[in-house]
This record gives sequence, structure tokens and C-alpha cells, in this order.
Amino acid sequence: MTTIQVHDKKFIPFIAAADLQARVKEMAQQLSHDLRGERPLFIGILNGSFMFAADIFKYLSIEAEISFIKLASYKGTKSTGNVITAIGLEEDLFGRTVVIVEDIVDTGKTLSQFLPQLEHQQPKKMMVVSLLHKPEAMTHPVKIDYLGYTVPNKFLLGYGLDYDGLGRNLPEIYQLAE
Ligand SMILES: O=P(O)(O)OC[C@H]1O[C@H](OP(=O)(O)OP(=O)(O)O)[C@H](O)[C@@H]1O
Ligand code: HPA
Repeated sequence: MTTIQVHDKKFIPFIAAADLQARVKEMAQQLSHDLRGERPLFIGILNGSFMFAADIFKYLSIEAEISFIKLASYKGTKSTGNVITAIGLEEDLFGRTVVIVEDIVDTGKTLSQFLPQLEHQQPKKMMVVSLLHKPEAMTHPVKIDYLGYTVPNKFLLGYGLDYDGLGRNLPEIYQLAE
């Protein structure tokens, strides 16, 4: 792994592909243990989570379903601020064990606005799995039930994470060079 350039910025290696795979496998084993017999529904939040969701799902050893949704944010009224809606959620969550899969919880804004909407459907349990979390950036607290890595408040790239559309295909994670 060496320094790379994407658009106008330089990125340095942060988490190697083999380390990521080992950590994702560990998380999947923990989930398989904790959710045995539940037939959980995994919901990946597009676009960023596609690679992490595919890998963690591949390593599960229990019966499970997976679906993906895209979140769209539009300006609500002044009092509600931005409103986030889910596109593509066809499953009924009532009574289900639901596992939300994110690549990163950064400020926490996305999930803190979106999770209450899913709770309306009255799932039996809802939990959050995130590969990465930046505690220093958190302005909207979100409970993460399964976390891969706590990371510093620096822009990350690769393994699903993009910089202006590019870099999602990288199998390792890079950090913006100072
Ligand atoms: O905690 P937050 O500050 O809300 O940030 C986290 C969100 O940001 C990223 O998505 P983004 O909106 O960049 O869309 P993308 O997944 O399509 O890249 C990421 O996949 C999370 O969904
Ligand atoms: O660090 C990041 N990199 C790319 N996309 C992101 N979305 C939230 N945080 C990040």
C-alpha cells in the first residue's frame, strides 16, 4: 500500500485489506452467535455500505436476509429541518430482528434522523452495525451495537467510502494526507 491520489487530494494507507477482512469476519461471527435462531433482516444503507454489507453477510453462518435502501434528504419545513426518507424498503419490519449496516457513523446525523422512522414499523429488535465510527465528529448521538473500528476525525476513503464519487472500489481504507 502506498500513497494514492484521487481527484486533487492525496491519501495515505490506514487499514490494510487483510486486516479489514479479519475484523469483518470477527464481527460476523459475533453476530452469528448473538442472533442464532432469529433469522435477522440486514439492511444496508447505500451507497457506502455495499462492500462492508456484502462481506459481513458472506461471513455469517446463520439464516439471514439482506436488503438495501437509499436515503434521500430533502429540505423540510424550518421546524423539522432536513427530512430523510428511505427509497426501496419493501420488507415489513413488524416483529423482525433488524440489523442496520453502515460503513461509517460520522456526525451521527444520518442514523439519528432515520432510525426513529424504522422504529415506527415496530421491529422486534433493531441494532446498528458500523464498520467505522468517528467519536470526535459525533454531534447526533447514535448507539452502535457492533463496531469495527473507532477512527480519528479525518476524511477516509476506500472499501465503499468515496471522495467525490471515486475510491469506493479500493479494498483497503485510506486517510486524507495532512
Ligand atoms: O454520521 P453522518 O455524518 O450522517 O455520516 C454517515 C453517512 O455518510 C455516508 O453516506 P453519504 O451521505 O456520504 O452517502 P454515500 O453512502 O452514498 O456515499 C455514510 O455512508 C453514512 O451513511
Ligand atoms: O470520512 C468519510 N469519508 C467518506 N465518506 C464519508 N461520509 C461520512 N464520513 C466520511
